[in-house]
Amino acid sequence: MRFHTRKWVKPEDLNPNSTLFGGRLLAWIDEEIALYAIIQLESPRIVTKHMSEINFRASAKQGDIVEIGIDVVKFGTTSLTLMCEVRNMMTKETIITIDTITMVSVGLNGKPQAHGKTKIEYVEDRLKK
Ligand SMILES: CC(=O)SCCNC(=O)CCNC(=O)[C@H](O)C(C)(C)COP(=O)(O)OP(=O)(O)OC[C@H]1O[C@@H](n2cnc3c(N)ncnc32)[C@H](O)[C@@H]1OP(=O)(O)O
Repeated sequence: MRFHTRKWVKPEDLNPNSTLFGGRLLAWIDEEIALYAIIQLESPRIVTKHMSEINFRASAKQGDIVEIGIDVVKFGTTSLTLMCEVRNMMTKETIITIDTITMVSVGLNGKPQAHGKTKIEYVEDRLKK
């Protein structure tokens, strides 16, 4: 799994219990996954279709740094299924794992559209073309 992004937990990210607000973390994950899918599928029209069970296993507090990791589970015809793990870099604990997040490529009409991709591509390789 590649960990692409780190986030610094700030006061505005906390819940009333003074730990990282779950909704904030899910928003970070959704954006990170969407960016990953947009880059992989080379289309700006990607929507989140489905997330498997979300299990908060640990938390983070103000000042902690969390990192978001993503891996590809499978390329479908119109979809890309990813998995995600978020770790607390201070405590080394896993905060959350999501086994499958399915993103769907849509056309201008908002309906699923085949993306034509079958494997991970690295941006550096595209630049060499
Ligand atoms: C980044 C964001 O925040 S986006 C905002 C939040 N998301 C949204 O607003 C999306 C709202 N949903 C929709 O517009 C529609 O449901 C769509 C366009 C995503 C999909 O339309 P559907 O008619 O359900 O699609 P359809 O049944 O043809 O399936 C499309 C793909 O999704 C997959 N899929 C559909 N339902 C599920 C599901 N419950 N779980 C996993 N994958 C699914 C299908 O297997 C298919 O993949 P494939 O083509 O690779 O085989």
